This record gives sequence, structure tokens and C-alpha cells, in this order.
Amino acid sequence: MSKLKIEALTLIFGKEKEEALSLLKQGKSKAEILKKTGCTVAVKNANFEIEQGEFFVIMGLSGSGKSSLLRCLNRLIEPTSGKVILNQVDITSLQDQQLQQVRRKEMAMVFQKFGLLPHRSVLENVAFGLELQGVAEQERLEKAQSVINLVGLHGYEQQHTASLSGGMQQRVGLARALANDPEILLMDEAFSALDPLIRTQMQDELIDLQQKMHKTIVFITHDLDEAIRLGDRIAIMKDGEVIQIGTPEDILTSPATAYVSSFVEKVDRKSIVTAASLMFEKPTVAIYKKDGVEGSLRKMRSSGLTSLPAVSADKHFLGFVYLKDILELKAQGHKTIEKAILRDLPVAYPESTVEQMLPFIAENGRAVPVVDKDSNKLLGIVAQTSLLIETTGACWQNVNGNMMDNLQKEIV
Ligand SMILES: Nc1ncnc2c1ncn2[C@@H]1O[C@H](COP(=O)(O)OP(=O)(O)OP(=O)(O)O)[C@@H](O)[C@H]1O
Repeated sequence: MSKLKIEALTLIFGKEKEEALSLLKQGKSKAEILKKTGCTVAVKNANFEIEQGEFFVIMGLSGSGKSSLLRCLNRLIEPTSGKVILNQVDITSLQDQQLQQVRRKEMAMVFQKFGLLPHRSVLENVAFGLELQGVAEQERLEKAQSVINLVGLHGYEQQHTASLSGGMQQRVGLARALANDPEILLMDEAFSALDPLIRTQMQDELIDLQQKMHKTIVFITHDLDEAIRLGDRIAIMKDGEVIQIGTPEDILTSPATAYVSSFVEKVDRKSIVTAASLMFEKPTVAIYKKDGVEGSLRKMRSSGLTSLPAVSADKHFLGFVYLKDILELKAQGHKTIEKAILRDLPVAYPESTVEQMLPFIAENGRAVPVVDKDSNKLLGIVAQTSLLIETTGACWQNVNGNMMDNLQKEIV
């Protein structure tokens, strides 16, 4: 069951919203609508669901509509059309008072510009939201103290926020949002103003916090590296449209458009792309002992590969077999392949990353066997070419994609 469901959400800025909306429905572009009506389509027909406890990142360049979309989620901006369904309730239909409740209890927002009260102490800032809600002093100070500890601000309680560094101020902003114990955290470019080192540290801490607290987080960034580090899933926006939603690996390995490809080309994929997305899932190219020397030669001839994995009758990975060794056995008049199986080779698992598979790059170009961790059954093989291409950062879509297709055709 989804925590948050966004249905056909559109946001238009400007006076002629109705006309703009109807032009949008006719398929007119953002630029055409701006020209005809003077209205800006900030969000165009967004549809997606966010799961309870998910870290959901919305990524896009400046002006792509991220902040507008985020602000529609708690109705800081009223959507022009569409629904935002939180825990099965459409919050676009709520009256002011109920909406206040949702904002206070269920969603909290953390901004890039920290929005703190500069001349109040850290403790007072963190307790501020609770104070607005009329929570008694003792209780609010206790709650504030516990989140202060959680975000690593212990010892800074009495300092004025104006005297703190950017990173520390952002922690105060985060603590203030957490003080209400909201179900959902909305974070708008929360770390963008921070120095790179502090930013990475804050990202790590947020991941830790998320794991401890199981909050649902909607996080906006214009930085794909940050999106990939943080997101369980990433939504990529362009010109008000969500053009792709997927896990970081989905987005890196199957970019939906040329636009997304152009982004992902620059990303270091080694720690993200896994064996699961690189492997041929057809261990039909594997050799069984019963194939013997002649059967092995036939499989090698038809696959065009000079080394193939050998498996037992129930598909457990045994080792690799090389063409030259099989030819030698044939020359010696052997019928069985037992002596040619090169055993005790390292194996990869579906979740092994390219980085983890780098030591497998062998001079002789042997493919990497991918096995099930529990059963040791062969699931597929990753070609050395795939590993090399991922490692050298060549354009996966253009080079590897076609090459893999061709190889796959040859093998099947
Ligand atoms: N209050 C407003 N009035 C009119 N147009 C607006 C308003 N706020 C945003 N826009 C326009 O809506 C579009 C989306 O802007 P938005 O700020 O949501 O994008 P963004 O991806 O968050 O960008 P940034 O990272 O720069 O904040 C842009 O074309 C922007 O100019």
C-alpha cells in the first residue's frame, strides 16, 4: 500500500490557468502554452506512488518543476488539477484546519535556506514547531532534546543558530522537522548549500537516520550523484514532466530518453551497476558433464565462445571449460570433459557490483559466473566486455547495448 499517491497532478502559474490546462490536454508544449497564455506549466500530469519508508528522490535541472511538485504535496502551493493521496485520503479536498493537522503531524519540510530563527538557541529553534502547536514546555524541551541528540547536535543546545556553520544549521533544520515526529519528510535541496565534504557527511547521516526511523522521505536535488547515493528510487523531471522513475540502477542501465542518458553518462557506475543487470540470463550456454567432449565442442562452435561455464545436472556451477583444453582431450581420444573443468574459481552474485567484479577481469577473457548465493546454481554469466566497458566508462547504451544484443543473438 502506498504512503503517498500522486494522481494526474498539474500545476500552472499565471492568470489564464483554464485555457492553459485545456491547451495542455490538447498536447501543446510548455513553450507554446507560455506564448499563448502567459502561463507557466510548472508540473505536468505527474503520476507516481511513494511507499511507506521509501527514500524517494526527485531530480532535475533548475526550473524543471521539482520544488513546485514538492510544494504541491503538502499544498504549500495549490495544484491546478489532480490529487495527492496521503494514507488513502485525498489531501487536495481537505479544509484548512484538517490541512494544518496534516502539515503539523504528517509532513515536515526541510529547506535549503535553513529558515531558522537566528537569535534563538538551537534548543528553542528545534522546539519551535511544538511551541506553535501548544505542546507544554517540559514535553517540548524533552522531545527537542531527543532529536537534537539524534542529529548530532548534542552540546550545541544553547548556541544561537546564527553562529553555527551551514552544516550545523542544516542539522537544526532537520531536527526541527523531526521534532514533530512526522511520517513524511519533504526535503528541498536540503544539502545543496553545503561544502562537498559536509554534504557527503550529511547524506551518510540522513541514510543512517532513515534506517533507524523508517520515515518516508521525499528529497529534491539537482545533483544526480546525490540522487543516486540517497534514493531508493529516483524520479527525473524535465520541463515540468516526470520523464523516468526507477532505482538508481534502472536509471543508469536503462535510461528512458536521450536526455536521461546524457545525465547518466557522467556518473561513475562501478559501485551501482550490478551483475544482475549485466548478465546473460541464459545459462543454456553452459556445458553439462553429459555433453562430453563432442557436445562441448558443438556448444562452443554455436556460441562462438572459447570458454564456457560447466554445471552439474542440477545447474550448480562447477567451473570453466576452455576450448583449447577440450581440443587437447579430443586429440588424446578422451570422451569426457572432467579433466578440462577449471575449478575453484571466484563467482559473483546478482547483487555484486562492477567494482566488486573488477578482480575477475582476466587476461584470457573468461566470463564471470553469476550464481545464487544460497544454492550455488548458475544464474548467468557476465561477459568480460561488459565489465571492461563499465570500467572504462564507455557509453553503455550505444556501445554495450548493441554489442550485447548481437552477442545474445549469437548465443541463443
Ligand atoms: N511563483 C511562481 N510564479 C510563476 N512561475 C513560477 C513560480 N514558481 C516557479 N515558477 C516556474 O515554474 C517552473 C518550475 O519551477 P520550480 O522552482 O518548481 O523548478 P525547480 O526544478 O525546483 O528549480 P530550482 O531548482 O531552480 O528551484 C519554472 O519555469 C519557474 O520559472
